[in-house]
Amino acid sequence: MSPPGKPRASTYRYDEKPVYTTSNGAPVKNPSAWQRVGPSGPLLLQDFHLIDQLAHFDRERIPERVVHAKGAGAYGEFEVTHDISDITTIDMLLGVGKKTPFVTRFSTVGGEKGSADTARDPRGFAIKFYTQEGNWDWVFNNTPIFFLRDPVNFPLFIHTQKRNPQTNLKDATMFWDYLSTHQESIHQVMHLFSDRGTPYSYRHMNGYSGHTYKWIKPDGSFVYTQIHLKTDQGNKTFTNEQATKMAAENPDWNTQDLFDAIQRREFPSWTVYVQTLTPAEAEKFKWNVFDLTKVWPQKDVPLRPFGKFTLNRNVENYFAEMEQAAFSPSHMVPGVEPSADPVLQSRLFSYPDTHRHRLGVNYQQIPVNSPLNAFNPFQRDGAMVVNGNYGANPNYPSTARPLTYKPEAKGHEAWAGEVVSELFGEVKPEDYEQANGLWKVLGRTKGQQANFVHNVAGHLSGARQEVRRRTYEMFSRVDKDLGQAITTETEKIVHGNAELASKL
Ligand code: HEM
Repeated sequence: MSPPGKPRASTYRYDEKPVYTTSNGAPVKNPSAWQRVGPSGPLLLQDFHLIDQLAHFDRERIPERVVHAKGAGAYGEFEVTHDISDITTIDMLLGVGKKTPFVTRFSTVGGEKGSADTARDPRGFAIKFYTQEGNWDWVFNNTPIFFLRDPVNFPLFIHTQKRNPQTNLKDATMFWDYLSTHQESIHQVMHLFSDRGTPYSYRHMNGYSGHTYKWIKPDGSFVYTQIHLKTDQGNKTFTNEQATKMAAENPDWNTQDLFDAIQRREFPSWTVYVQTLTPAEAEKFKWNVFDLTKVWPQKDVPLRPFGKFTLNRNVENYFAEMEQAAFSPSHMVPGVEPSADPVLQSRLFSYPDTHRHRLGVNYQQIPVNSPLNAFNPFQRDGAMVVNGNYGANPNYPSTARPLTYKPEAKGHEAWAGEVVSELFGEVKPEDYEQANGLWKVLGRTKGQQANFVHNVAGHLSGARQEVRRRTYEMFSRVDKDLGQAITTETEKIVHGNAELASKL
């Protein structure tokens, strides 16, 4: 059997000379020939080869991902390294030495499909495990937190990181206007503008679930979990200047680095850990476990290793296997449940919704997405059915051919209450606490605090005055000296630019 995700038609051998045909399989004498009336007359509509060729070309583009459009990835194997059967019954994680194939895709977030790999941006780290009990997707980032905790802000936030609707330019005023008026973002902003915001390569960064998930047992008990993938290559970053230079010289640097390393058989790997809290511990925990802007400090909730994640095979066709890959946090397997984190809950809807738009209703049938053992004859027809459409199987729960329905875990949470329309609430002083902790961590490595100030100043100097002022106040809430340093360096750039302009 070919490995999951491997499209049949993409393989070829150099020593073969296949017969070239039209799309309906008729041999063609000359691929450059076309039919016309006489030596200089108009073309003929009956020339199927020409029309078919042009018409197919006209439809080559599908919508790029609305976020995370630029990316690269590969296949690999996950291996269980430690027994964690005391906290989970997820099939893929049971049994030391058990291996599961997967496909992964790394990405930047805000840029278009042709944008530079080294942009200052979080990185996506999406994985699809082909398990015996269905595909389990980990749709993670390289930061343990995110900009927001109120999901309705996601489209608004993303708009400010993309292009101005009038100028079609990236816009520093929009960018900082949003962040300085939504200061729950500050922890993620501290990550983004440190050198961690410009990783050296996809191989040299970590991955984090960010969200809290639930690992449930058949008896209905569960633990809250957060997953970390730590790079075995070591963390490595670019400075702002190195990243900018690389964006000009080789905008596809991360894509190339990953592909070449795997071709050289230097297989990158990550060690996988889990943090767990019981529901009772979560109740008493200092941080709200459904607040995506906060980490679970490792001194309070230690990392427990359980697996090794290794990339070992490049794709054979980028479009088929990467562009058509459809990851979703809602692709879960028995033993995993979403937590009540509202951002996670929104994502459960958003991804399959965008896949139906981007790839079509039968996106799960595309080879890279198709599970090892899917059987759902109640989902029929629709555009581009390629799996035989379940043949003569009944399309309803028929007594003629009964199906097996597997038991699920007992009820694991009880919810009751009124419908309320609530935000997480005002940003409070404790929302700056973990940001301040990160500022101190940066201080442990020589030059990192200075780089942070420099990276912010270069970007913020492009914003309007009142937005700059509000942003200085925001950084002062993290640390007074930080606020002052950013004010001084940013205003120096602004006034330097003004002086320069007055001399022109
Ligand atoms: C309400 C919040 C969010 C919404 C509505 C949202 C929505 C989306 C959408 C629509 C896509 C494009 C998917 C596609 O076309 O296949 C996407 C991609 C992605 N998102 Fe999110 N997102 C949110 C937050 C997050 C967070 C918090 C993370 C990480 C923890 C994340 C990680 C990713 C990754 C890794 C991808 C790229 C997947 C790939 O490589 O195909 N997103 N997101």
